[in-house]
Amino acid sequence: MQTAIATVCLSGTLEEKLQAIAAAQFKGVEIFENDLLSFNGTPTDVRRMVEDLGLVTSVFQPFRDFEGMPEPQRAKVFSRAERKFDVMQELGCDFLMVCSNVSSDSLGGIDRAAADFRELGERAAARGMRVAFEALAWGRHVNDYRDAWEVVRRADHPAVGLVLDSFHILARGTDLTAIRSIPKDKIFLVQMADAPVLSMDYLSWSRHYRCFPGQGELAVDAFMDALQATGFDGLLSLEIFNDRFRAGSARSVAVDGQRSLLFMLDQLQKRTAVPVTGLPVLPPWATCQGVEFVEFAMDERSASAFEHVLTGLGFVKAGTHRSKEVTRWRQGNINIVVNCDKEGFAHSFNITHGPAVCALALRVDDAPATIERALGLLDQPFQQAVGPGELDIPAVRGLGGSLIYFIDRKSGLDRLWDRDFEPIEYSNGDSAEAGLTTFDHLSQSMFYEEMLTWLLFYVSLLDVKKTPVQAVIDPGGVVQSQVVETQDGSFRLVLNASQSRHTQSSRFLTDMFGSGVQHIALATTDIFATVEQLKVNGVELLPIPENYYEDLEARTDLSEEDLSRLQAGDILYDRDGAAEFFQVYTKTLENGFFFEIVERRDYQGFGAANAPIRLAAQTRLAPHPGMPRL
Ligand SMILES: O=C(O)c1ccc(O)c(O)c1
Ligand SMILES: [Mg+2]
Repeated sequence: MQTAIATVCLSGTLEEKLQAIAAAQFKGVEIFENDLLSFNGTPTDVRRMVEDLGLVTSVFQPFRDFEGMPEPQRAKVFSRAERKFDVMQELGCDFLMVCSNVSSDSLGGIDRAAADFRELGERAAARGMRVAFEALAWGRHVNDYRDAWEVVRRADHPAVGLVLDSFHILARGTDLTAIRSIPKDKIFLVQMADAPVLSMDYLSWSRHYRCFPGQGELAVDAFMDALQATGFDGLLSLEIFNDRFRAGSARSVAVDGQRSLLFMLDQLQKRTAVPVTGLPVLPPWATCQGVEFVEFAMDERSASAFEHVLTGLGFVKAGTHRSKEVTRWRQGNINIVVNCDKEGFAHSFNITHGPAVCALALRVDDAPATIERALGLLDQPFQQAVGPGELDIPAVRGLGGSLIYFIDRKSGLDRLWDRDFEPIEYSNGDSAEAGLTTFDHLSQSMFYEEMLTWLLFYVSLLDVKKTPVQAVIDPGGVVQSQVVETQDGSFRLVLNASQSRHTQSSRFLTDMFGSGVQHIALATTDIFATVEQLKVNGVELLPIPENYYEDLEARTDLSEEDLSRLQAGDILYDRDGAAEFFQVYTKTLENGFFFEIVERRDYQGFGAANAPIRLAAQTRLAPHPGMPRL
């Protein structure tokens, strides 16, 4: 399969777009007409630029409002087409994509449209060119790929073919069966786009919310299965109109595009056991069994304050690194690593970001295979010097320049705590353990424009599912929140981003000079006992207003005793059927970071209903300078 990407996907000037496309290892490019019109140079200059970058202009598009026009407009559209063929000749492109007519002047009728395409095909063929027809979901007469196919079939010309654009087909919920019986050599182009499920007019949905396959919720896989049944092996191109992509980094969005194709096509060949020509087979999705540790990059001053918090939360110092200024803190199955070393990655991270999470370590089935898959998906590998006798734990770059380590049993990487650390023996008796058992979830705050990048990063590498995006109300604006999690819940990650500068999530980005882990939720099996112990340990919890408990009383059947226990502990509560959820928060620590403690009783969510209460409580304690005081 040949793959390509449309210039319309990316931000920047045409030159920047093409450079980003070449850097992301694409070969083919669809030049969107507006990118040519706004370019300050001739089509020949563009041709040279494309060639110098080792690219090929696979498609020029779109040619609009063509078929079914009455005279005198009909004569005009043909002369307009000839002008575009001239441009394409200069551009070195032999393929014009025509989208269905939206003009109120256009006349319906499959045969009329077919006759127009036959004539256009004749004219194109005279120049050694080809044309293909796409049904826009909002086309005036043709808005269904089956009608576009009938037009192409009746045009019956070798230079006239069909375009299948996954968005237009899936957005309308058109039945995919008919794709299977289209002869593959008449499908000249497949355009790929995913999108979130929204109820909105097709045009606005398409022009602002498309995204790369894997980032949205459309049935892209079913579309690919139907396409594969035809034996299609032609040109498959990404065509995304997305406001965030237009505001994001062209280079990183282009890499995301390549990653999404590698991921989608690899899934296709795994699902159907039919190899995709020219595509390497990736190791399977990495099975993640949870978080082995979270590492904080600290200096000595912040480390001592942080270790005081950890002690309050019931952690004990369980080991010191054999060659670095690094300690391991432990409670239940939770490991927190505090790195104060004066050299290496964590130190540089601390200099840039201040005290913050610099790495996560995930437990996987097979760490070498995970890294191989990551590299195959164009993720960035990371390596640094390893001390003698210490384990070389494979890692990739994650959010905000942080690291993700992969630890498995197979390669013996799980011996980390004995190999690299000198264990500290402690007796359980005199510790102030608070009954915390595991990492429940982590939340990462990021720039709004990079949210889809990291979503794709996680879903392509790990066997995780994503939930639909939720809008969470913060006193300073709206935060978009989306979860990726394993089926069994052993790994749960919340991605947060906001377009307002005043939300807590945006303020965190300013505080730590970049995106990162803003909060960590730790699990307990008895929230009331845990809260009691935290109070004994002197941990300050986030105060929750009385109104919240008044409302709980009104909308639940909790007993007065339960309600007063919740209120006394500043515990938030949620219920889903018979499932129950309890949450408490520490006050916000240095750099905008905080801990949450949760108890789940069969509950699968994250207490979304409580998030605005918590955000308001946090904002009250640390108002934003630019915001009115609450
Ligand atoms: O939104 C549009 O106008 C438009 C143009 C060209 C396409 O290929 C398409 O899918 C949509
Ligand atoms: Mg299209």
